[in-house]
Amino acid sequence: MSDPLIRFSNLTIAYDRHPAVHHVSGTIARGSLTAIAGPNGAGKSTLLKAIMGEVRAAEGRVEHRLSRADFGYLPQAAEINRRFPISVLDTVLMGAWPRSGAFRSISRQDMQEARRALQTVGLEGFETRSIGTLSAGQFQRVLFARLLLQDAKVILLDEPFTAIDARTTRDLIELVHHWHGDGRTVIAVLHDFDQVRAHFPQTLLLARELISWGETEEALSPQNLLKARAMAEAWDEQAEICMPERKRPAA
Ligand SMILES: Nc1ncnc2c1ncn2[C@@H]1O[C@H](COP(=O)(O)OP(=O)(O)OP(=O)(O)O)[C@@H](O)[C@H]1O
Repeated sequence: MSDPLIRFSNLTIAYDRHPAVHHVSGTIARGSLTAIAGPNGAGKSTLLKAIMGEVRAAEGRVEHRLSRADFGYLPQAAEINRRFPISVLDTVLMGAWPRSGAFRSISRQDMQEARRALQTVGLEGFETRSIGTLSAGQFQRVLFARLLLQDAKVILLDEPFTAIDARTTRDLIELVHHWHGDGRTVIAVLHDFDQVRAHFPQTLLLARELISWGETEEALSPQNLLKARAMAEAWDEQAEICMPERKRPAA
């Protein structure tokens, strides 16, 4: 039987009372490799942030016994400021912070591991380059090297292969399989259904509400995809979260 690591119980998350994730329940098993798929604005990134405790539940909850340091998180490219003048090696070394703290001096071992991580992602020789000078694919490799150094139990990837060339995507998918083979739990937000079908055994299909969750082929059945699309077309961005009976004001 699978070993539940993260449990959603009737999870609802709202921004300014407008629901982004609505009544989601289910569990992510330890060591599983799960894709979160769904239309734009479906709440996928919000769900990842909820797992890490970065957004608060309006209703229900996320349960696990993990701390923030147990999560390795790759944000969407759009959320990262690449103008910051920092070298490739220093960016990778930030992966050591969750275990060592930001103000501890860098050990020789951290340095060796960071260089090894850069070799693993094919960026040996890029150590002193400023991150602002890298291509999108090279920068994504740097962020994966940082995750390698972090050595987290649970890896959360938000659109890791968007706008990335085919060769880099292939190399990074190999790393994802390597993490999964190591027994880590990997959860990735993805748009490309072919990639999901080829590489992710489990899928959670979200359209603010949960459409399906389970074996990928079944979760992404034509009926489920149609349902997700219909939900997305019917969204009312101004809708309020539904309040449970007991919280509704008396008429
Ligand atoms: N910080 C925020 N403040 C207000 N609304 C937000 C915030 N973050 C997300 N939202 C809204 O919540 C909804 C879900 O957003 P989210 O980014 O989780 O969706 P997504 O499925 O990851 O979308 P995409 O595939 O386009 O990245 C959207 O309507 C979005 O505009």
